[in-house]
Amino acid sequence: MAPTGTDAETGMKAVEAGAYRAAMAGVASAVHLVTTDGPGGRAGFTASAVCSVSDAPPTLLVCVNRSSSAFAAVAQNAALCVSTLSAGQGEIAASFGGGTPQEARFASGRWYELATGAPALEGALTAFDCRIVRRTEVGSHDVLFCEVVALSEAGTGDALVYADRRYHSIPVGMVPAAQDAA
Ligand SMILES: NC(=O)C1=CN([C@@H]2O[C@H](COP(=O)(O)OP(=O)(O)OC[C@H]3O[C@@H](n4cnc5c(N)ncnc54)[C@H](O)[C@@H]3O)[C@@H](O)[C@H]2O)C=CC1
Ligand SMILES: Cc1cc2nc3c(=O)[nH]c(=O)nc-3n(C[C@H](O)[C@H](O)[C@H](O)COP(=O)(O)O)c2cc1C
Repeated sequence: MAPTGTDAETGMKAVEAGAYRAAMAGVASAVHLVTTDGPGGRAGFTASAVCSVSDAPPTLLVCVNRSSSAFAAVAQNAALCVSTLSAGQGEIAASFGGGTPQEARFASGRWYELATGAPALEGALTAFDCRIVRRTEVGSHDVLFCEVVALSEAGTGDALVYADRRYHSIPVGMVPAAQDAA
């Protein structure tokens, strides 16, 4: 029998969850609010696990923990909006980041709708309004493939970044595009 924590087939030592999270804490990421509304109710959570998949059709993926208080509403509504946060929005990121009752999360911030009825946050750098077109269970999370059906006007300002378990801001729009720099 393979020693505890070792894969029986490969003999490789399993990576412990705490070590994985510690390594991930060093990975800087953009911060988003993922929100939904519809027959399953209004709900939302803070997310860093958001990634662009394709531009034809425009598709994002969002990873949501099935134990999240927002999960049932997101799954039932099959629609969500991803609001990418700007530098001044760390407080609302913390409020949507767990522990606060769902309706209290929406008490701060000003909200508007694009196409699906999911709330988009005013002052975000951008908002991607999406229909969930596919869902796959991976470990504790569902990976949601989300077709983008509407976009907000591009916002301006610095970006909010999460790294080392803290929020930071980074300037954006300061670097000249490649063709301008030539
Ligand atoms: N992808 C996710 O589900 C994330 C969940 N969180 C949750 O927010 C809370 C605070 O997190 P931190 O202060 O950053 O400390 P932490 O030590 O729990 O997490 C460090 C890093 O590990 C990753 N991570 C944490 N929990 C994860 C999970 N369940 N699944 C996949 N990746 C995970 C994230 O990249 C996170 O920034 C924790 O409850 C954590 O579970 C935070 C970031 C991402
Ligand atoms: C910076 C940050 C990023 C997070 N990213 C994700 C994520 O991508 N997916 C996820 O399911 N939870 C993520 N979480 C955790 C959820 O925001 C939080 O667990 C969620 O609001 C559920 O908590 P609740 O059950 O109290 O509602 C993140 C938390 C923080 C603070």
